[in-house]
Amino acid sequence: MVRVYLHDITKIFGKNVVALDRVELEVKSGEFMVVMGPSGHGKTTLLRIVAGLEEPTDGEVWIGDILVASPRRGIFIPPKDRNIGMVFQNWALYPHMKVFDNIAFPLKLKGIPKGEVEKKVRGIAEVLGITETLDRYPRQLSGGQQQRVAIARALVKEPHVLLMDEPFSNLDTRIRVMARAFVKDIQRKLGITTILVTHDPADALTLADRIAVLRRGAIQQIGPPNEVYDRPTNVFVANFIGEVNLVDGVIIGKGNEAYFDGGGIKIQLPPNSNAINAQNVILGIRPEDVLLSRETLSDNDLLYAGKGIVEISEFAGGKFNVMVKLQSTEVKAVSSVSFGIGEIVNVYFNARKIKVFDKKTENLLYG
Ligand SMILES: Nc1ncnc2c1ncn2[C@@H]1O[C@H](COP(=O)(O)OP(=O)(O)OP(=O)(O)O)[C@@H](O)[C@H]1O
Repeated sequence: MVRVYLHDITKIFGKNVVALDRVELEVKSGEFMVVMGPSGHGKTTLLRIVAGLEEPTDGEVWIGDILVASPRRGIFIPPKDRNIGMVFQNWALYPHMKVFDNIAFPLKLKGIPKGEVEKKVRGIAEVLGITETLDRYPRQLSGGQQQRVAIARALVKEPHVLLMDEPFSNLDTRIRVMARAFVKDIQRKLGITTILVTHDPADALTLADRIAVLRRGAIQQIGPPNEVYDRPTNVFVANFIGEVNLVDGVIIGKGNEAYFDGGGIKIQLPPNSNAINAQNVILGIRPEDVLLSRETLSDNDLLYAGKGIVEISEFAGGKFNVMVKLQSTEVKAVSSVSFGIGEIVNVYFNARKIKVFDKKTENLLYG
């Protein structure tokens, strides 16, 4: 397998649409990298640049030891010579061809002998569990099966790199969970270097060895899922990868005696928070890190945020999504116990999980 390295990649469409802004991204050999970001923030462009369907405006693209694109050096290797398999958002199966011919198509383009094509198509169909569909047309398959055919077609050439653009977006929620598990399993089995782009945090959190978060064409953070979730570099990443309560406020005091004060909430920050007196900040706490209790609790890991009134309590299968009004702030919490609307509860934040961002830069200061 090979690594993929994007060095200082910029892509400008027309005069001034900056789709990618100095992207630096190394995908290690055999790694599953998920690139995530909102719609229109450059994900597809990044994939197309790796595939060779788009030329970068500046920077270098390396696949293994081969420099496949470098405008400065006048290098551009076309897609057919990059040994890449690609799965598109709509799977792009040929409707008039049977599954066998859909999968065989890239091999026939390469002029591979018939016997060999037969062997390879049957081999990959076996791996993907779609042997019984080979004689059908795409319209005769379920969404999950169609997706497998698209993956089989991408993998049949034994590419060095697999690129997937929102491969689950056409699947309903239940199949999506199975399809994700399937893709992860295949990727592990084959050990193929993979880049998948998505706007869905669940894809990123469940599939990635590492996640790269894109915002307006610029990488915000690259790291394993738990790190991006627990230590987001800024408010944008924190918000994008999951739900987070954000409260504007100011630091009062410093060192062991530093408080966050904002939205009517005053909490003592942990001693190692490096808080600077009078700094304007945003406090971040994820709903699952907010604890609601009828009793008073004393635990060093819990920061008391005050008494709140329960405004909403929704059953969400084994847990409750609760909205609590805490002074002038509404705080979302996930609770294992049910509370009544209007009930007064003690609200605690998990001290190990609170995040403090600088108000101006929105970068993480502590957390
Ligand atoms: N061929 C093109 N010509 C001009 N502008 C383009 C072209 N392709 C993409 N763009 C612009 O580049 C930016 C990034 O687009 P891109 O398709 O990479 O985003 P994306 O994150 O993949 O979005 P989505 O999730 O909606 O597919 C957008 O502003 C888009 O309008």
